[in-house]
Amino acid sequence: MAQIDEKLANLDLNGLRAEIDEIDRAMHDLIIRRTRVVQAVGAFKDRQIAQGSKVRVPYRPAREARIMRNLVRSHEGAFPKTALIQIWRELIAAGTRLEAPYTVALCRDADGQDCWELARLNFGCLNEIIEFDTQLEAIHALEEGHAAVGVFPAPVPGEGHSWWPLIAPDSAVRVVSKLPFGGRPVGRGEDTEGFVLAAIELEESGDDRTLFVVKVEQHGDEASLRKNFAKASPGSAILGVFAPEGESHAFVLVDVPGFLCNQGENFKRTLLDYGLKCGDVRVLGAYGVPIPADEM
Ligand SMILES: C=C(O[C@@H]1C=C(C(=O)O)C=C[C@H]1O)C(=O)O
Repeated sequence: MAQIDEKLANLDLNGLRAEIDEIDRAMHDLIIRRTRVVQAVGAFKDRQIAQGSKVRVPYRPAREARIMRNLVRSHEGAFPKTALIQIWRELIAAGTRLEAPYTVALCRDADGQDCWELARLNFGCLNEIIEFDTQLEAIHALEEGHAAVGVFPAPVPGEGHSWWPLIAPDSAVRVVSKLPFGGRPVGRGEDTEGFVLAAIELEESGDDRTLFVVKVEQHGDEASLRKNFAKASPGSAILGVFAPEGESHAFVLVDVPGFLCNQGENFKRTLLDYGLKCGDVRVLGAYGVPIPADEM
């Protein structure tokens, strides 16, 4: 490294720019080569897609999470990791768009907050972002294949009205990723967090969390509910409670460490063992844990 720095220190401006031109050519050639491979992946997925499937979504967030974590892990030098991630976001988003149309659905939460910046940064400059008037319309767009992915504001604990109770138990739409995944934008959108929804299979990224919707008999207040869940499922967090009007039960959205998509029954048994009166437990989704801020 010291040798390279010494060589650069001895070059004049033209010499330095010639170095940059050579590097740019090599990077550009690699982008062209990478794109051919991504197109071949698209053709491969086409051959795999079940006949008659309504939605064709090429997005694979677990694979993307692995790529991003490897990038950050192996990075060195002065170039900021957040910007490094952003380069790959554009590469991946533009390439995925070649595999199949790739529209992004948005909707606002009760406070009027949306995830436009997160959506643009994660899904790149080319993919169309459609803002729906209601959360239900956005979810239907994902179910019907009018949009490939949706970015919805992360539920704020304690706030009643959120999108997650609108996803029917038999819907193919799931939570598949959490944003921002690595690094935050500066300025507008820097505090926003969102979940990505899509009608795709859930896959493990190597470090994941699972979202369960648990039906509970509503005994006591939210604080004791939180305490009981924390005891039964260490590391879990309640993201929301939805109590349908005039009913005695409630639905609780719990965010649990691990990839537990086939573990709904086990999770329910654990909750029952800890005295939580729960009924149906269903998986709302799973997501790769975003890269912690102190690793960026
Ligand atoms: C190429 C693929 O499709 C998409 C594009 C990716 C990429 O450009 O690396 C990664 C995951 C998918 O979202 C793939 O599934 O590997």
